[in-house]
Amino acid sequence: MKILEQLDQGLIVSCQALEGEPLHSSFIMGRMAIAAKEGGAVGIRANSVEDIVEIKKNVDLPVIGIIKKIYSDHDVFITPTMAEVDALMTTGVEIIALDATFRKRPDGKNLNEFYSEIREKYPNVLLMADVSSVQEGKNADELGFDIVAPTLYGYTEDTMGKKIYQNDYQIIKDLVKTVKKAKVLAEGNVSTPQIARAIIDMNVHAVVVGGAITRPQLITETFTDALK
Ligand SMILES: CC(=O)N[C@H](C=O)[C@@H](O)[C@H](O)[C@H](O)COP(=O)(O)O
Repeated sequence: MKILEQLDQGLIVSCQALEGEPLHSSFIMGRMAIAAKEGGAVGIRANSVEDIVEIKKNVDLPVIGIIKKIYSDHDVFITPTMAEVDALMTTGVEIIALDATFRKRPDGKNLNEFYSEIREKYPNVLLMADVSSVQEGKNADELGFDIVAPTLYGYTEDTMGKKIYQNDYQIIKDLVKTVKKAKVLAEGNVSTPQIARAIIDMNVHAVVVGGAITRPQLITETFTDALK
């Protein structure tokens, strides 16, 4: 079955723990991926070559790979340059996600140039655009990205603190309406099964959930907050 068909209407679990987080460990991310698969997930999103290699040893689900790398003086940090794309391609990931916002990129290239270079070098990998607005989603769709998601909605200067479920899910509805060819995934702050359900009914292709499943320190906080 084609990769995008495999993801259709399903749950993708983001298994990420960055340096400084309690579960920062490729071994643990590999086990998280097994748990996700046992729970019925259809795909995994993961950060770093080490984590992806370990996850791929443990599960046969399609992986959306990213490398988070901070270049000084730049806000773009999800797979910012070709160096990260090259590294991801050594892991056999099926999909590479990258920052597709209109912000300045560390290598000085615009998104259009970067996108064309990746397509030329790696014609067979699927590309996912992590965006923060409908305009960026439209642009990514027109460029030819296979997947568009509002992953960065709430995480850029213009959108800081916003959540996709606020304002009656307007960002999701607008993306679904505007994006013509790419598949729209919902990603970022899908914090309950009820939100995931509501979103899947808005004609998105699939839903990505991270922290609410794989970051126990955040899950614990939802309980301790409730007890205050
Ligand atoms: C903004 C950013 O860095 N997002 C990252 C992208 O890969 C991850 O840290 C998120 O966990 C992921 O997008 C899933 O979202 P949530 O954990 O909210 O379900």
